[in-house]
Amino acid sequence: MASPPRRRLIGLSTKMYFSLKRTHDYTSDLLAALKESIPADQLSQVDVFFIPDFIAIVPTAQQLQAANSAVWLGAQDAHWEDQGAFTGEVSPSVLREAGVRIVEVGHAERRRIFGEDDGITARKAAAAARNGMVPLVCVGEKTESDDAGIAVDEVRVQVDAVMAAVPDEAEVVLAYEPVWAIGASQPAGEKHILRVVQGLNALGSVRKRKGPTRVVYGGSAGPGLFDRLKTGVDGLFLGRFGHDVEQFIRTVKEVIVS
Ligand SMILES: O=C[C@H](O)COP(=O)(O)O
Repeated sequence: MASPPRRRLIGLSTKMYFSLKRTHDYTSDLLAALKESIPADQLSQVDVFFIPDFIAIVPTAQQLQAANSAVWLGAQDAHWEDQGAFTGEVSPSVLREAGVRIVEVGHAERRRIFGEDDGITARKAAAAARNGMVPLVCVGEKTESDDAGIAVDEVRVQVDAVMAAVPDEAEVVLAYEPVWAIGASQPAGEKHILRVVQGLNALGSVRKRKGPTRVVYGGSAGPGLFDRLKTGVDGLFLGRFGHDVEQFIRTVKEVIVS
């Protein structure tokens, strides 16, 4: 028997691209556009998340709260401990206190530039879940190949490490982001994405979980993509191609109606 479709999810991370003012203006424009151009009954069918940089989290939370918005506030990372002598780090419990609902862990840039491995990513995912937030776990193969099986083998190790650390009932979102498709001119091909995501959903560590697990695609995602992924992917995670509010809204609409 086919499983029922899962609630879709779409979001954006500003990485380190925006000034404080730009994040403020983007948030205002986004909230206005969501209200004006998407009927409330349609918008309520999807989860939308927005992940600014750490400094912008508190003012963004205030903007979302003032607008009584259902948009999920996200963080781009979190430490694995809640408090202590960890100079320069950001506590997951403080993020929760600030209104964060989803925490990105294991992004390819964290892994490549900051040396974070599967063990660290797993501890961070567990810390997010422990503090009542949803870990948004980024996984993906490093090298482009036509063979989706090779990608699934590489990604399996990343996923298994996280699933072993996160409580079985906790909600998890996996962001499948092939490393070679991040910061590129176009996303990975739809056949490849669909095959890898199918392989990911079939992993024992994913299939046997009690808690909800959704899988979104990221890596040069933007308008025009989701219609080609709708049969097998639960949503999208945007970077650069969501920097323009209109483009992001167009993509949100596509995720709702496709
Ligand atoms: O966090 C988002 C992803 O890394 C995708 O970024 P990008 O769309 O700019 O390639």
